[in-house]
Amino acid sequence: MTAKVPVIDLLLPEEEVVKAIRKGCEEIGFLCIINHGVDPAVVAGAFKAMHDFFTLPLETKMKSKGTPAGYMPLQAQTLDPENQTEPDQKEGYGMVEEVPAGHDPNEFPFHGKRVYPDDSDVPGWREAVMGYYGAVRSLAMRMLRYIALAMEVPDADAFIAKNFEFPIFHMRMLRYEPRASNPAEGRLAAGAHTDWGLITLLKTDGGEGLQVQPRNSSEWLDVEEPANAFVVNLGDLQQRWTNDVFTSRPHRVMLKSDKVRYSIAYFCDADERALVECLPSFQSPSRPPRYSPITQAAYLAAKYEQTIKKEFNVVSASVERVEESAVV
Ligand SMILES: O=C(O)CCC(=O)C(=O)O
Ligand SMILES: [Fe+2]
Repeated sequence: MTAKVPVIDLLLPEEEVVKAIRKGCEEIGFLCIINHGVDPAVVAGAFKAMHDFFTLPLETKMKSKGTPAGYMPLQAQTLDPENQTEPDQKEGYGMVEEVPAGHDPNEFPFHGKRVYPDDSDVPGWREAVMGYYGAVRSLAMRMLRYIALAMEVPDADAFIAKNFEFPIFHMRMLRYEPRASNPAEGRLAAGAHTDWGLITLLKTDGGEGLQVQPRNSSEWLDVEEPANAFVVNLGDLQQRWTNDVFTSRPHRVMLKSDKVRYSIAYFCDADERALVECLPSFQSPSRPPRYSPITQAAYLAAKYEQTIKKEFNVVSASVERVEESAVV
């Protein structure tokens, strides 16, 4: 079965876009956006660059090893350790925001030094990938504003300035092994998970695979996207900010046949230092905050620790531990 994911045309007047986004955020937590302004040629260039890199010999790819910036080989991540018998069947390549100039890198553990493959191994890779990164970064900033308006914060610009001065934008290019998944045996291309930040802008190769579990359901539904769309899904911090009114839904990649899949996830998270706590407009005496406040960095560090093999997890050890607990 297919999920009913709302398709939102970004050429509509802002008020209508915001209203549709709010409805989608409350009902399913997944949206598709069209007429988003990212040039299809830029997208095609990034997918070609990604293909060129992932088809290199492993030892060449390992020269760029690292997380969140750089190459992460197969077997490095298990998104649903409780239910998977094998790690995710994927390899990835991460691109991050650099540590803001003049700031202490320890304050920004999820920013970092970008890693690029040698140009001689993949000519033109850097221009193509960074062209895409920049285009989607602009779209992300635009989406942040829509989301802030959808949350009806009193001053959207002030909300963004406070929480997204140096956002954690983490783009991860992904290649999934051409191997059919078998959820009953605990084998998935990507295990069931929710995303961890605010929103994710996902570009896929258009092939099957992405599934979502809607609110109040245990069913897994296929996410269908129109041509040239981005799939946008909400992350956990969005849900915490809105006291569960907006929803961060579990999703997974389930390959039904032995067909390779490529995608690019662009994770948009708040500034490491942002304290994520229930916004006043989403609480009342009868609906008190459901989660304790937590910084973006602490939340992300705990998730890295739970899902990424130790030898690939270079960031979360440096982040102060905070007990992550629901209030109710
Ligand atoms: O590749 C996909 O379609 C989904 C990827 C995803 O959900 C993730 O990496 O968080
Ligand atoms: Fe995800």
